[in-house]
Amino acid sequence: MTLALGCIADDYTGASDLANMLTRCGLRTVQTIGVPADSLQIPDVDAVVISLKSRSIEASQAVARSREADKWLRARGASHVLFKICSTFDSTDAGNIGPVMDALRADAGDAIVLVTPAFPGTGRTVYQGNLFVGNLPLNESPLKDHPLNPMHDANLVRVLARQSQSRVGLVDLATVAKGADAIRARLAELAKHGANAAIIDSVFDPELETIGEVALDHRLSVGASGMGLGLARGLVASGRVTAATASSDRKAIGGPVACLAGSCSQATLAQIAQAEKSMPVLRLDPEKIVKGEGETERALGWARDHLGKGPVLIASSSTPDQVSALQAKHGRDATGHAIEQTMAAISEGLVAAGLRRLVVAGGETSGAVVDRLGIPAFLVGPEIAAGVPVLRCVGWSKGDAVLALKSGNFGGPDFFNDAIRLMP
Ligand SMILES: Nc1ncnc2c1ncn2[C@@H]1O[C@H](COP(=O)(O)OP(=O)(O)OP(=O)(O)O)[C@@H](O)[C@H]1O
Ligand SMILES: O=C(O)[C@@H](O)C(=O)CO
Repeated sequence: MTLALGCIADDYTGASDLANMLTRCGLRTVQTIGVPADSLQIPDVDAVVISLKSRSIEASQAVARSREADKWLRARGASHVLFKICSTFDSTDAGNIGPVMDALRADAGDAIVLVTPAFPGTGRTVYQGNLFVGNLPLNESPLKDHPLNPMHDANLVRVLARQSQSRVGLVDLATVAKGADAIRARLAELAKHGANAAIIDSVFDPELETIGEVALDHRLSVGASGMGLGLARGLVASGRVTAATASSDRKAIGGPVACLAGSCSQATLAQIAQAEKSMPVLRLDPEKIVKGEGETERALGWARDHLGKGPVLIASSSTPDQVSALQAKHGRDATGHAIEQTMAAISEGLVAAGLRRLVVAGGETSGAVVDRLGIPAFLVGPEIAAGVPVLRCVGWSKGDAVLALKSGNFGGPDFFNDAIRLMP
């Protein structure tokens, strides 16, 4: 297998978002969980997206894991690697976007790396280096209340410079609009003045195609699924990849289906409220989870009573005020970890009871669940919503199963029912 494109994603839902985009753009793609073991049989594909859980861990560990993934991809012929970050640039002043980018750029030997989280399909655009979520600057969007990495600055040149050793420049929209050669000239100018990274503006998909074409001159790029779109279309347009059509394999799995929500994003809170109108919803008590007071057993008992009758949803999610209050009492990391591990334990209990269709909301939550279930890889199926595909397990010891891993902010109001409809 010679890969046309290698990708390293800093969380699992982000990885499936990217794998979905690459597949829709004609690249045969597999998503692996961590660096694949030698024993994993990977089908012949154009792109591999290695999912890490490195967004919110200590920076040096994120760097080490990303470098290991990069080595695996390069050894399989990937001449270009995309480091997939969140379209809302989720990070802190300690990292991990900057430190991972610095290390991968040094390994790749590139003078400068293009960076953009733009993903117009989900309303993420970058103008004059400022990231917008819909019509709001990042720091006024719901991301200001994120439980793990609240975002308080929309200016990505500043945000990235604070967490990186690199000098960071800007390629503005006016330059992007002039085309690939103007971008190349601007990058050369920035590099001459000592910049090693450049935030690049993008508002619409055609700009991302131009950006992808230029990015392919380099060995590394950093971005979200918009950058994935640009790279994939660039690979197809240049003839390096022959476009494939997305698989239409929809073999039914059957049996019970459950949803788990650990995301506290505004979008997920609204989706849970909507689901309450059509399926039984169990709201876990986050305080009891953190104190270790038997919420897993309660959830599994409740699920046993309801699963035979139709889909169910189990949620830990609460409002920003409630999240802050709980974190103030027990600490941010301890709270997040306890809740993630409870969701993982619930998923394990559901699978032990025979469940093979599972929808999970939240990146960290999905990471904890998929790790606990020991699923090694996924193939991309139909698209449920922008950035969220149905995933079919590959090489799982428990056999065939389908999952959907939803980034917190993604999906329409009736996301849980939308997902279930596409997971027969
Ligand atoms: N009620 C709660 N109070 C405090 N923290 C919570 C609560 N429910 C869930 N959490 C924690 O909040 C974090 C949510 O992160 P997660 O990545 O799962 O969702 P998200 O950030 O909305 O999704 P994404 O990263 O895909 O945008 C997790 O660590 C989770 O355990
Ligand atoms: O880019 C995005 O917004 C998502 O794929 C994601 O990474 C959210 O966790």
